[in-house]
Amino acid sequence: MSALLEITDLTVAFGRRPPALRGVDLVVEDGQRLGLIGESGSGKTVTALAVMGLLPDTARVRGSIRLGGRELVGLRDKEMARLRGDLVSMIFQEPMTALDPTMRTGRQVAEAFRLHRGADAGRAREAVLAMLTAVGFTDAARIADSYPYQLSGGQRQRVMTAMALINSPRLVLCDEPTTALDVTVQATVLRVLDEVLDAEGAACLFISHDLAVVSQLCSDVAVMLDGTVVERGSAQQVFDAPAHAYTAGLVATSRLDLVVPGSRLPTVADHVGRARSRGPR
Ligand SMILES: Nc1ncnc2c1ncn2[C@@H]1O[C@H](COP(=O)(O)OP(=O)(O)OP(=O)(O)O)[C@@H](O)[C@H]1O
Repeated sequence: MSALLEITDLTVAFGRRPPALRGVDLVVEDGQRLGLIGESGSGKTVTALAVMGLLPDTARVRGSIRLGGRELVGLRDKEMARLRGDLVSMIFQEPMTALDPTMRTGRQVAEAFRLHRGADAGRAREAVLAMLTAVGFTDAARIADSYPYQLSGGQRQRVMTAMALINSPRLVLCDEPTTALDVTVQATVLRVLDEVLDAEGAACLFISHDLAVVSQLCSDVAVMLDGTVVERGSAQQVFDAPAHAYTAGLVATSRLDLVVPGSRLPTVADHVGRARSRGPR
């Protein structure tokens, strides 16, 4: 594996406030799934937005972000726009804010595709329907012809996933993509994401406060605290034997029955069985 994304000593500050990021170092290898965890305000979203080149103009950025060998810090908006989609894309928590409510979803996915491939309308429609099918829709044409408000939260998030993956980016940034969804829908969206990332061989930086979800989807984990990365390692290592006291606290408070990546999440029956085997207290 080689470094796809290499963030070195990244500092981001807004106005006169203390810096939101204070020397972030982070590496994502080609095809790797890295979970990014940490408390609210620790800088996870700012890190992802910096990679996407989507920070507001008021942000002061220092340090280096190399993606596929190219330096992104200081890149002009036009060049960055080209890399978005081709090399990197992002799935946000609330798809309603990322989708245009006035445009049919199929057209939105097609625009994302055509922007980068210059495809004609017929080819774009074909690619859109194939991608909508890949994210689990059995009725891709109906979904393509719907407006976002006609879809459920989980369906919208799968449309966003289709949009993020239609140009086969090498890196997909996911910022709490399932937090707003209820648990069963969350499981479907995560399964779909897992499948399409695998099919595309795309790497993923997955931001979440949900350690169970991270351990399900990611092989590796980085932990952020106060604008820096305080710990990083394999998911198993970080969750089983956290090196940093803050991580240990996170793991303890999540009351996580740790799941080895690739295995299933514990079920209610598991808990009942375990309680029984422990016997009466
Ligand atoms: N546009 C902005 N202007 C000023 N401050 C900002 C801006 N965006 C983020 N910040 C600040 O940067 C810090 C890091 O925020 P960030 O959203 O990255 O945290 P986070 O770890 O993603 O938290 P959460 O889990 O709540 O999303 C916070 O103190 C936040 O208030």
